[in-house]
Amino acid sequence: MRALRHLNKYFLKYKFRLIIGLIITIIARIFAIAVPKFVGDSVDIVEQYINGEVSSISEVKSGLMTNILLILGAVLISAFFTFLMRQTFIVVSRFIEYDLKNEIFQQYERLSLNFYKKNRTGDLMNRISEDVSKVRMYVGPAIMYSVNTITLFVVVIGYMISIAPMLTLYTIVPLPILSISIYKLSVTIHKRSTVVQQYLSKLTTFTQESFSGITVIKAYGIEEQTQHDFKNLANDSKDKNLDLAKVQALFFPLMILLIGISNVIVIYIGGKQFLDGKIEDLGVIVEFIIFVNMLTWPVATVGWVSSIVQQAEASQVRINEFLSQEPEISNTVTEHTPIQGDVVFDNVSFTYDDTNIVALKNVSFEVAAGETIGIIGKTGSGKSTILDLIGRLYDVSQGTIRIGNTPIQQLNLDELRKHIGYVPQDAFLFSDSIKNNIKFGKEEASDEEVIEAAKNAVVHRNIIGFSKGYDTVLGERGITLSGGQKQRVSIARAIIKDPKILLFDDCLSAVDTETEEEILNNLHKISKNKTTFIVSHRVSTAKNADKIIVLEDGKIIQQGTHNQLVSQEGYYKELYLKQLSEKEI
Ligand SMILES: Nc1ncnc2c1ncn2[C@@H]1O[C@H](COP(=O)(O)OP(=O)(O)OP(=O)(O)O)[C@@H](O)[C@H]1O
Repeated sequence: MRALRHLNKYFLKYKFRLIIGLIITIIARIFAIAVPKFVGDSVDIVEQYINGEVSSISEVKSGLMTNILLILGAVLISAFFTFLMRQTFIVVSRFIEYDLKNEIFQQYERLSLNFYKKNRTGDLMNRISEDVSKVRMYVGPAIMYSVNTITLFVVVIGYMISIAPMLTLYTIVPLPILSISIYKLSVTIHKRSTVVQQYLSKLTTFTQESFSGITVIKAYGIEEQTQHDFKNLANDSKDKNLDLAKVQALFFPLMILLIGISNVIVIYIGGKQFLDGKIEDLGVIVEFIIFVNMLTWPVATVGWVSSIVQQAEASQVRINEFLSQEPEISNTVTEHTPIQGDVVFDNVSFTYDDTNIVALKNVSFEVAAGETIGIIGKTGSGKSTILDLIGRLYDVSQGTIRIGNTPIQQLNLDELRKHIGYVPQDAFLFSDSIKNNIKFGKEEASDEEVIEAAKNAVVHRNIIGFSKGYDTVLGERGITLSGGQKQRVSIARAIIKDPKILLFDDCLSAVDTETEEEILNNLHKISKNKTTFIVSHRVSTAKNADKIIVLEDGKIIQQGTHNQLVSQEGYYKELYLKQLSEKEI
């Protein structure tokens, strides 16, 4: 139960609703136990008539009618309060579920990229959906049924003892057996449903991947093989479901069996006691039969609730494991730190934790505010890593990065990122309208600003070519943009932000050279007072930069202007000549 203590703050938050829930439950139960009493009384009236203690049939009729009305009233009131009980406890559990999901999501967003590398997406999704649902079963149904069972027990058993103590004892003897059996059954059900769940997620992942890779599947003509793999997986999943169905099918028969045993005990022992004169009225036996049936479900829930609590505990342990993680990179500076555009890399080295790949080795360079720097190098030479370090997606392993003469760690992280416009290598667009995707860079941007940014990114003409223009929805529900269009929408998103530092990570790779030229010209105009980093494989993209650095295996092997670099032997000149001849071809 240690892990579940995390939820106490939420119980405290909703304490008034929970207290009301408790009171309502008690009221509902008190009215519920009035019903067997009135039924018992009715049997007594008939018994007295049979025994000749009451001779007037009209007196019997009116007595029975009064009891029927009382039963009806008690049932209605009890049902109404039971409805309110569900409304309070279940509603509170939904509130807590909502709060907990928000807490986890907020934590996910705080955590650094390394966290996402160490944990699989499926696992992250499971904790926020599956695990939270299991915890909700504890804060909702488990607590509701526990309160219900406790109040019913205290009220019903107290009343039963007051009218027939020995019969009460015999009646409740089989109940713990019921509890334990249901508990054991619930544990098995849980184990098997976890396996079913695992198979379900395997199936989901398989189908999802097949749909995403449908082009590859069709192009390679492997539909049949995919179908075969799916069939195997679905078959295994079906077998696990059948295993689960078998134990689930035992749940109700087991309950009915144990209710039956309790009923037989009441009739047998109650009947004997009546004959021995230890019980005066037959009505008591009828009352007890109703009580036993009333108690059975709550007793069964003791077992069920114990297994819910166990599952919730296990889920909360998993949730807490993520909640307790501190982000490797966090904002430790709360005061305002103005961001200047000049960037200095001073002997920076960087190793990726998970792969131990040394991506940068003693890299040093300077870019003045408003300057443009081109970064050229072979694939895997560390270009993207430089940009990631500027945005503090990772912290340097050695050396210092200074922005405006302040080490980057001493800058307010929120402010730093607010002043960075980043266009990643794989342009990522959300399933939303093109307009909103661009406005992502600046929530409050006007339509004119969106159009202006799109024009500068040379994507405006493409957008107005779609029938819904800027309101065109992208992604699964909408149209798919070409690689080059995606890159340009992503550039528009960075431009609209009007940041101090622009980071372009090979983001013109999918556009033709003419469009590239046009974008670069526009960028040249808008990035006058911005420090711009342009990572590229193409000399044409970087050649107009104020400074170019050439990377190889994480080290700077050349730096200078385009003219300086083409006039010296080395990687840059070779690349330039190669790309020049390709262009001529
Ligand atoms: N997230 C990561 N985790 C672990 N290793 C990484 C990660 N990203 C990059 N690397 C490794 O670091 C090295 C530098 O990668 P980086 O992405 O900076 O190169 P790049 O020059 O941008 O390459 P490309 O031109 O292909 O984009 C590579 O060897 C790469 O495998």
